[in-house]
Amino acid sequence: MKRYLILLRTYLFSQRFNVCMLALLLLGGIGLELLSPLLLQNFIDTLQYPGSSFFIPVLLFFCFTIFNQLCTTFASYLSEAVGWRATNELRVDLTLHCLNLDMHFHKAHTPGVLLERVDGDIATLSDFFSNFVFVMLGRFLLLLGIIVIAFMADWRAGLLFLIFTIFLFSLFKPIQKRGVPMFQAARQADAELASFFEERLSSLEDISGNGAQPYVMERLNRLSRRILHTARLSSVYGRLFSGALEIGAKALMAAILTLGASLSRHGQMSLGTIYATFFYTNLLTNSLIEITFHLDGFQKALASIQRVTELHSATSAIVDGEGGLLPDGPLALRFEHVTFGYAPEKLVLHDISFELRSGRTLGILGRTGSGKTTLTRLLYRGYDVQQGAILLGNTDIRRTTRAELCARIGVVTQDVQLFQASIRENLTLFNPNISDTEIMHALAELHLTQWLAEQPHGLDTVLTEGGGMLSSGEAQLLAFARVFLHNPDIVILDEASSRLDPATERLLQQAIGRLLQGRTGIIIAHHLDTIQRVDDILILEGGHIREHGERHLLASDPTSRFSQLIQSGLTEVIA
Ligand SMILES: Nc1ncnc2c1ncn2[C@@H]1O[C@H](COP(=O)(O)OP(=O)(O)OP(=O)(O)O)[C@@H](O)[C@H]1O
Repeated sequence: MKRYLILLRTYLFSQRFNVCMLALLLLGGIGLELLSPLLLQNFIDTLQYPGSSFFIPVLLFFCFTIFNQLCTTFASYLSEAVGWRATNELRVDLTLHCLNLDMHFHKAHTPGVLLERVDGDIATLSDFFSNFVFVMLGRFLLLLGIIVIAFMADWRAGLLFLIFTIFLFSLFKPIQKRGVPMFQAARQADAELASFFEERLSSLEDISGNGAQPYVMERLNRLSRRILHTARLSSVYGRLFSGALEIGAKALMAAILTLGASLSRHGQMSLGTIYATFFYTNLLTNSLIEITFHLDGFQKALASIQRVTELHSATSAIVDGEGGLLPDGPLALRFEHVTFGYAPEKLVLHDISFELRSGRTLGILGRTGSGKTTLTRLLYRGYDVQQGAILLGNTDIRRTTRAELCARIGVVTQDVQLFQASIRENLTLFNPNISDTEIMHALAELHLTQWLAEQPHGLDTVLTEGGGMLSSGEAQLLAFARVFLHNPDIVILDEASSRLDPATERLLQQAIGRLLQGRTGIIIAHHLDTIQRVDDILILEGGHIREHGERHLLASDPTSRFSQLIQSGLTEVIA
């Protein structure tokens, strides 16, 4: 319960005015609902006296009903607004939290599962905020009022109401205990299906190209069967409980009518009171049915809260340092005895030590799987080293903040992420503060003005998701422009390994040259032209440094590994 209270306090506090308004409306509505049957009681009882006015109770009953409806309508508007605002805030917080989690976490949680957490679970929670908190709280207060009034009418009627309500509430806990895992399983199955679609739809080409459709469909069938099973189980369970409640309600009505009839025969209960008590029986059972109806949503919300708080309490293995220690301008970097593995028992990099002076460019060569990309990931703290240290401008990067590193380092990967949005939005990453003039300037600096002119609608050309209409070289050109706008001091570039047409290759080479001007650069090089432009060379073999030094010195030393590679056409490492 503590978790839910913390969640409520965190996300409802900022809306305290609306919450107070809502509470007042709820209390007003409840008061009117409780008073209406008393008016009817008065009406029936005074009818027996000749000359009594029945007009006023009838008018009041009608006015109460209208006011009650007005209160309920406004309250439901407010509760929806409060619910959605609270969950929107929670969604933003959770998205930011996920973005700040380390890459180990993101490897272990597929985007589909995170999508279900950040979107699916939070949509369920919106119901929790708007319905459970306000509607259920209101219904509970109404129940309390009914029991008090029933006791005031006759203690035996009050006792019947009380026993019936306590009996049902005593069932809630065990029902909830059994129900939450069922709803949790149902939502987990939904999350797996979302994850399945996300993963398979993004690799359609590979699936159809390799004839894997039957296996994919078989897996889909298995997941669908699981969803059917878990959804059926949770919905039948919910239905069983509301069915049992309805039977209990009818039993209470029968008991109240029997009690009323017997008391009235002995002159201990008026006809009006019997009618009012019967009315309250209806009100009580309707409230209980409404509570059970929302209990279904509540059980789903409990399961969602559990998963959302789990995600919220996941901490990043990358912890920010004190920050503010990096010097201005292009940064020198140093690896000191760095050892790293994605899993501690399987090391990928072994005792790596080298230095890159500020403003120079390092070309990293090595066979596939030798650890080139891993080395660059350590630099921007995608992961932290297991042993040793990485220093930027003589500062251990563990003493910097990730925001600081992001601002100082620009990364262009082979797998450039492009969005289904205009070229402008893809370049600015949706930052509206970057003007078209700045974009055009960046494109001109990278010699991409002509390339842009060839796009059908210039900056407004809409790219398909994943940049399907661009070659890998063109996608990298866009990524260069992104980095140029970002203006970092260190550029990390994992060059596109695919063969490019000569025009794109030329553009890329010009852009790389401009991008590296006045910056420290690390290039995982796949093209001879690129290798020719770097200052230093680092050759990795099986996670060890095989060779490191200035390019022209290594090239002129016939015994060096680099010159041997050049003589062999570099086919071993840049293919
Ligand atoms: N996220 C990850 N989790 C676990 N292992 C990984 C991960 N990324 C890479 N590896 C493993 O680490 C080793 C080095 O991979 P890395 O991507 O750094 O090599 P690379 O030299 O850049 O290769 P390529 O040229 O093919 O990109 C490989 O054995 C790879 O399987």
